Amino acid sequence: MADASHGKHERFRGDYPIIVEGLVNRFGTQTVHQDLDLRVRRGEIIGVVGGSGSGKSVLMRSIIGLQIPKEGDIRIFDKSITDAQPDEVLGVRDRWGVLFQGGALFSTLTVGENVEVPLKQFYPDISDKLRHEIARYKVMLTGLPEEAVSKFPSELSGGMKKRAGLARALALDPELLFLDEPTAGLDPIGAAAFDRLTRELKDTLGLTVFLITHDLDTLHEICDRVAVIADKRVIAVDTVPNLMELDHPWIQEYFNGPRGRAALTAQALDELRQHMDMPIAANAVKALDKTPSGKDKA
Ligand SMILES: Nc1ncnc2c1ncn2[C@@H]1O[C@H](COP(=O)(O)OP(=O)(O)OP(=O)(O)O)[C@@H](O)[C@H]1O
Repeated sequence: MADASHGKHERFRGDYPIIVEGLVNRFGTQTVHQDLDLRVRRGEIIGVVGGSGSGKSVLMRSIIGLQIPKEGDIRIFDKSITDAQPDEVLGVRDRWGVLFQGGALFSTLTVGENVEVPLKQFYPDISDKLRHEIARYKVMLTGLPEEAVSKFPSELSGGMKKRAGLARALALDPELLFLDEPTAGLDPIGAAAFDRLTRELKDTLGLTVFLITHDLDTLHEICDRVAVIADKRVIAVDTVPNLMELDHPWIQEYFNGPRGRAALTAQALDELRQHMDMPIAANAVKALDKTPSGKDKA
């Protein structure tokens, strides 16, 4: 499937690497999306939230070409993937990486071999030695120890599996990174560490990140904007503070309910702790620490 043109593209310099317009997805009589629009800005981490079954994963699958929409247009790097021929689609497919829920690692391959899979697919001509080297580098980039390269997924903790999945998603130096509930199943400390890693990688590698999550801490800590899916479409895209001002029942319940407030308090504490030399911050931390918040997960 790969051809000689791979690797020759320029990085995308436009404002919106992902544009979804008038998207309709239906399964039988069930309409999941009706006239859904979304524009993702280059260089942002966009969080995607919505109730269970609201169509977050179907949206992601539509954008990466795994779900053929009934109607609508999806443009990646200004190329329509909904009209495109398979080969044209392939021309953008090596420019994104995906971390599916649960990591989706091949259990019979080591971590290093898992990372090598997309390299073999898209760059079949590179030497074994170089491919092993690239895989090793990607594994270490995600904060895993070097020994993890030769381990099998079953030998890794949940958090390590996510990092290994992330290493594979980064194998081709993508411009877009899709993460489907990356912190689900991690303990709060592991989740916070994964959030930091996502932010650092985004900043260092200049990624645009599409991140499906239920994790309010993640939304508060690392998302530049959040898209809310309800009523079969994206009803709002904005920063968390701006979304909290909106008068929509689901948004109010989600962001201003007890868990939303707890996440907000946790974030405020994190920020204040960076200014403990200032008495006003130190006093505020003392007061806030007494409120029952912590790293409560959604
Ligand atoms: N291949 C499919 N065939 C039939 N129905 C599907 C298919 N994929 C998704 N659906 C349905 O589409 C709806 C949206 O599913 P989706 O997985 O996108 O929800 P979600 O917002 O990601 O939910 P959750 O937060 O629970 O993961 C659900 O009702 C689901 O059952």
